[in-house]
Amino acid sequence: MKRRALISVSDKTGLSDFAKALQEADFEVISTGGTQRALEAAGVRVVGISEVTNFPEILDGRVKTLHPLIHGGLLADREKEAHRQALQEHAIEPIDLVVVNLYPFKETISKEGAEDADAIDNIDIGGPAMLRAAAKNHAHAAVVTDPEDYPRVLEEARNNGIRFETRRHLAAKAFRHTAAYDALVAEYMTEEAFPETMTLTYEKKQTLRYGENPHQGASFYQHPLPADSSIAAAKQLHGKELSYNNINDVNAAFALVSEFSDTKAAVAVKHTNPCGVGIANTLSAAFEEAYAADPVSIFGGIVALNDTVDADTAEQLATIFLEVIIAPDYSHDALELLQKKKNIRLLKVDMAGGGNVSHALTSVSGGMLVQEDDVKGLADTDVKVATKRAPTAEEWRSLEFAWRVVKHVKSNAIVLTKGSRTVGVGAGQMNRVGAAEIAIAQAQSETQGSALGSDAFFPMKDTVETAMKAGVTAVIQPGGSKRDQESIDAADEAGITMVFTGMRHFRHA
Ligand SMILES: NC(=O)c1ncn([C@@H]2O[C@H](COP(=O)(O)O)[C@@H](O)[C@H]2O)c1NC=O
Repeated sequence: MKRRALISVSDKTGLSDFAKALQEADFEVISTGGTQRALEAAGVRVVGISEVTNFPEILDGRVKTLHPLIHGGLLADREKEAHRQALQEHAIEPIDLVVVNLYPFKETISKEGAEDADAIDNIDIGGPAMLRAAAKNHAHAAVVTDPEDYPRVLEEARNNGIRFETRRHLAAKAFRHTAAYDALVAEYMTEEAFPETMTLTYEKKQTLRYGENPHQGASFYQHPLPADSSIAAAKQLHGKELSYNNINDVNAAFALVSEFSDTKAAVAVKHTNPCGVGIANTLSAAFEEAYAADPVSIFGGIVALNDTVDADTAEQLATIFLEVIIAPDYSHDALELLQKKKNIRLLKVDMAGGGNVSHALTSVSGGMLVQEDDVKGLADTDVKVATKRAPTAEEWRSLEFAWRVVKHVKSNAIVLTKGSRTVGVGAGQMNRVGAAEIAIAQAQSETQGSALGSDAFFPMKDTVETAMKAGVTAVIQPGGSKRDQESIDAADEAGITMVFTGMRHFRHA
């Protein structure tokens, strides 16, 4: 008996050659309107869907393959006598191969000014129904959703028939295809931030050589429609493939440098924590500050810059070993210069959107924590001076700077700033005074006259006392501890000015 293939595709890549070859392999080809026209134009003999169903395509194509003569042929378990009888009784012929890809919903909603009515029209119903039916019945039918699978399917179809392993593999792929499709439709229509089920979909962008360590497998998945201002949309202009750790670090550096839309900024990151941050009127001066902040840790680090890299900045960058540079663009000369360095990776990304994510996800065993991204800054807080002495204008600048940086440092976090650079960063400590001690030790003599930012409140006065001994003159912290008064008194005694933001910036992952 002739085998039957039902082909109904929106993406017509490689279609004619595939259908021709199926026909040569003795398949009868059944198709829906547009696919039929494309195939006939390419010289393929096609049985129209309406000839099989004895029913016209109606409602602008909303109903064309949704018919028992199609779905009976897709779903019949040929091992079962009752199913065989039902096919005979209703004159249904089995279908052996389904080739379907769906209405371009993603492409439709990604168009500028896309209309909701257009999006709704592009929700495919008949296609997923056929894919799911054939995938369920993969014991008998093969289902193809991806033109990349045409050669393998063809080769097997020409020889001993499509193997069970292949059909099973294709069935799982078809269910992933429809699930991903529906997830995007659901995301498009969902208004709640935390709905009763979280049906996210991501597409593989890149298989990574390994994960955080060489014994861990890893891949980079991206949202189907990543924002222009995102790591997933960044363009690599030069250098080796990005590693898992590179991507993670670049993400951290990008988020931090995006805090400084009002000035030129340079950020150096190691293991997702900033080791140096500089701000200035020119990019090269900002990088100079970031470098001077910690000339040791920057080695092998990731640098993010928030403006076009010019030749001056490139020259400075080229003097040290860096893993990755990320910037909104590079001048011709800067690119030429940096491309001479074989081991550096250069990324270009639109920084206008700030690299925020709509949801921050953290996997835990058996589940996932989901939270909104921490997008708030000092402007969203009600800053209050807690001490007798208010900060000077210069101290306010340093405090604000410290507050922007400390938000991006792993908790417990203390950041010391002076003028336009960080001078000490204490990251990821189990107690706050320990983080302060690390920042102070790193800053050495630069602690004199510096400002201190803390991501969360001081549970006791020891951090203020430590800061005082080191010569810190200004402190910014959320406040809110039961023992705030002890810290305020200690600050007043030392002549330190301290401001409370009322908002903390814990960062654990
Ligand atoms: N309604 C139906 O019965 C139906 N059957 C198949 N489709 C889709 O129609 C598209 C192909 O249409 P055409 O061959 O007319 O270009 C495919 O993306 C296929 O998934 C349908 N359309 C959407 O729901």
